Amino acid sequence: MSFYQKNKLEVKGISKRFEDLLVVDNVSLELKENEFVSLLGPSGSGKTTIFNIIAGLIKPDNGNVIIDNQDFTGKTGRVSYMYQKDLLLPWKKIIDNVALPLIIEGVKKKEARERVKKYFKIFGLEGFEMKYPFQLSGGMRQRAALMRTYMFSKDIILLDEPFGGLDAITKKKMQYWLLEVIKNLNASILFITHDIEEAIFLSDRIYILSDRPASIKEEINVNLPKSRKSEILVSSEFNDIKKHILSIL
Ligand SMILES: Nc1ncnc2c1ncn2[C@@H]1O[C@H](COP(=O)(O)OP(=O)(O)OP(=O)(O)O)[C@@H](O)[C@H]1O
Repeated sequence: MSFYQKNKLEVKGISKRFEDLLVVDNVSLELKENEFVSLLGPSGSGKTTIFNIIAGLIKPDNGNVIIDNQDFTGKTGRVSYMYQKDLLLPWKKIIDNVALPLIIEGVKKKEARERVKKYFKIFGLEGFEMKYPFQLSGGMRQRAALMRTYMFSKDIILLDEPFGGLDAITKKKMQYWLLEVIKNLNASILFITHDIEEAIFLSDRIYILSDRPASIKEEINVNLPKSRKSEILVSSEFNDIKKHILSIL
């Protein structure tokens, strides 16, 4: 990533306590335009709480969330957010699940369907518009959930372990697919994972988080070619980064 890129999002010194439990401890991070940044850390460390704060769903005890130089601390509606296990509504067809963000905004069903239709191809779901969630594979359901997240059409997208529940092979396919799709999206992505290889493979930068309370242990620039191919996974550069991360965690 080049140094002159603009910051989309700045998280400045946020802390959060739930009663006696300090969950987030003075976390600062930034996300630049069109950047892919991962938060890598152990389960239960407070990563989701950091996302909830960025999305404005939770107010931090200290610190600020700045988006495009404006203070968005405690304000919702500025980012697209895919929760962990973001479920599709089983009684709605895929097209209506995906169109939900538009319906929420007050767009009529017919028009909402029209608007989302053209995205089915890039999300690899062409032909499945009128199916129900149970008729799709696990990977397809995840893509539909990602597509719904995309329909909130914000330029900052928070993804909380979107591939956590998938088998290793489907997960790898989804990672390649995600890299392809984001080339056309023009969005900055913040991605939570506890999978080291996934973080290296997808990211421009990685923040390594500590155990609870979450604090930032180190920031790592992933200096790998922007276009990621499978050979990268067995390259010495990839392994050096992996070894380094393992030594910190
Ligand atoms: N609303 C809340 N009230 C009380 N405790 C909470 C609340 N939300 C989260 N916690 C606690 O804060 C800690 C961090 O939770 P969080 O979900 O942020 O972690 P995480 O890193 O996302 O974990 P995982 O990867 O397992 O989802 C947990 O111990 C959790 O029990």
